[in-house]
Amino acid sequence: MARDKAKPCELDQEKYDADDNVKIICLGDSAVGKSKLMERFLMDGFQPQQLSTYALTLYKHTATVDGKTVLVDFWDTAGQERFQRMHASYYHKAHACILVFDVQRKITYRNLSTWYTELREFRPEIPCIVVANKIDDRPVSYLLSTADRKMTQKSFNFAKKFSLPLYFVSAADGTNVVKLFSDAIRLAVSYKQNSRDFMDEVLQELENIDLKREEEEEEEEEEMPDKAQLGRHQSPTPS
Ligand SMILES: Nc1nc2c(ncn2[C@@H]2O[C@H](COP(=O)(O)OP(=O)(O)OP(=O)(O)O)[C@@H](O)[C@H]2O)c(=O)[nH]1
Ligand SMILES: [Mg+2]
Repeated sequence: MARDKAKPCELDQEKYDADDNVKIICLGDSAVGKSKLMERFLMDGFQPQQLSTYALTLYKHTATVDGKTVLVDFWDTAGQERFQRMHASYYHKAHACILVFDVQRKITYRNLSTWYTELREFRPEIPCIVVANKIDDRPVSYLLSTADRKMTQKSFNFAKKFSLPLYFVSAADGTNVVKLFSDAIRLAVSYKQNSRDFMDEVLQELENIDLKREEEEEEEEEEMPDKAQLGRHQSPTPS
């Protein structure tokens, strides 16, 4: 019992102490390893079974950036063909994006441009990291270790074309996973602190208007009974 009680308190305390709150989304075709990457980072584990994500999964994580506590929401969803495109709310107020492809399946690399176009429709400015996953798979490890650099760079030119950072990772053996997520969190925090993103400003403005309206309505409600009373007292009495 005492244990159950302690949990929400701990969470509240984290929220109370947190300096910042960021949202990081993950995009890419089905089975590129989006969920496995999160699993590796958050649980430091990897279960190789094939399980596609059916609905949205939200992982909450607490990180420390420059001595400050940051609450991170990682959003994971299925990149399957059955979802022609992501719902707008998936992108809403995201501060960074991790865009994943599978080094063993060319089609997942070709589809990056579709994902990227959609991302930029909703979030024109947020930092985006391109991730080449599954480098533990034998043929690619071989390709990378024999250092046929020209060939590797040519085949993964997408990131260069859009000036995006490219990370070679493996959810299976953990290569570069911590670095990827730590950098994504750092970029998200820095974006949130420094961005002059037009859409963010519009959204903030709308929120302020809503808050103002709510406050005004509350004030009006408070004033109403007085007005009614005033009306009754001042009604002209027949002389
Ligand atoms: N060898 C290897 N296999 C991986 C790696 N990452 C993921 N996989 C495998 O790839 C398959 C798909 O991984 P998921 O993480 O479920 O892929 P996803 O992108 O979340 O797929 P959806 O939820 O359908 O969008 C699983 O069978 C994993 O075991 C990796 O780094 N190396
Ligand atoms: Mg998944």
